[in-house]
Amino acid sequence: MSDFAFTKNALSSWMKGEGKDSDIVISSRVRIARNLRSLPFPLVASEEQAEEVRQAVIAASEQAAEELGPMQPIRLEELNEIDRQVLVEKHLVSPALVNESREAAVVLSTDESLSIMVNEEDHIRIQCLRPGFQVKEAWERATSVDDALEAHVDYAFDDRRGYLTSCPTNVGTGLRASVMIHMPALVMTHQIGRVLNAVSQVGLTVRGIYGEGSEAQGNLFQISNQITLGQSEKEIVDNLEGIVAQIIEYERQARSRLVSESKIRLYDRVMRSYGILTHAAIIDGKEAAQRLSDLRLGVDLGWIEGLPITLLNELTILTQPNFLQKTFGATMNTSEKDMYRAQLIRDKLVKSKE
Ligand SMILES: Nc1ncnc2c1ncn2[C@@H]1O[C@H](COP(=O)(O)OP(=O)(O)OP(=O)(O)O)[C@@H](O)[C@H]1O
Repeated sequence: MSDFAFTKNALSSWMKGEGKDSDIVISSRVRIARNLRSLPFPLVASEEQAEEVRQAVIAASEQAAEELGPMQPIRLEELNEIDRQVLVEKHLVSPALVNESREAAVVLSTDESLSIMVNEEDHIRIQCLRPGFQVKEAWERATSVDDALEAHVDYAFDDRRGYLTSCPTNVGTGLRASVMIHMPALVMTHQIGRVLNAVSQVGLTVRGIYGEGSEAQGNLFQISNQITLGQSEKEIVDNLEGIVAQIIEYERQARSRLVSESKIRLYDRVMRSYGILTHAAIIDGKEAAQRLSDLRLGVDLGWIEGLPITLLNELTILTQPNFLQKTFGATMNTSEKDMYRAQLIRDKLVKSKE
């Protein structure tokens, strides 16, 4: 198996920080889509043209080294299938880059908070991640990376439409801002449908934890802007921040209500999950995500002490099917994964109490 630094640890160093409202918001992301003026979009580019894009973007990132900091270019064909999927499981690239792109690459920062994806749906997708609720901070970083690259490549830009992108939904700013948010109390109190419905009526979209087309796991949802045209980048970021702040407040209220109205039931649920996670011999991915969500809530409510939230973040990634195989250095069938997943969770949780 390949030896890239990102395969060594489940927890990216940017994920170790806590960030604002980190009891509810796991992480914030901003991605900016850009294309080179002189070459066709990836979907219609020839192999040679796509390779030309790849070389130009990698060269630009090297020329901008001073502004970007330490970065490593990774051509996806250098990785085996498990390592490619590990990049996705750690949220370092989108599933589309790994599964659908040709002549694809990612230029990855050493702390894994910045990824420049090459030849995904657009020539360039700049992604910045931050722990907790820090959309503005992620946006500021993404913008500075965008400026640094633009000094070395010529972007496709139209005075009236803004930045041109492969999909019309991204034309304009090319910016998608999002948060990954943990909303167990809104799910338990059956208010989540109403909240998600309201969110979609104000120009935001709700996705699962691996983005477009993926499912919500363990009460984790991804909320992002739907519109990129007709709004400035600042308006998009401010709008998302304002609405997410309200959702955080709803989740806090739902937690308080659950604690005041059915504390013993909730406590029982959290502790049962703790018991299962520390003793089960077999656990599938869906159950693990659900039980880890209960545990996260228990930690947030102060019912479980000495268990760092960063360990729960780490377990969320470690227990994904490809990272699991990476950790144990073996290809596994589904039953084996369920067994090794249970063993890994047990070991990590027990060790954290020592
Ligand atoms: N707030 C976030 N924290 C961590 N990872 C995120 C967050 N938001 C999105 N991601 C990751 O980014 C990847 C891409 O997500 P998504 O498909 O929603 O965006 P996109 O590819 O930029 O959008 P588009 O559909 O417009 O091309 C997913 O793998 C997801 O895990």
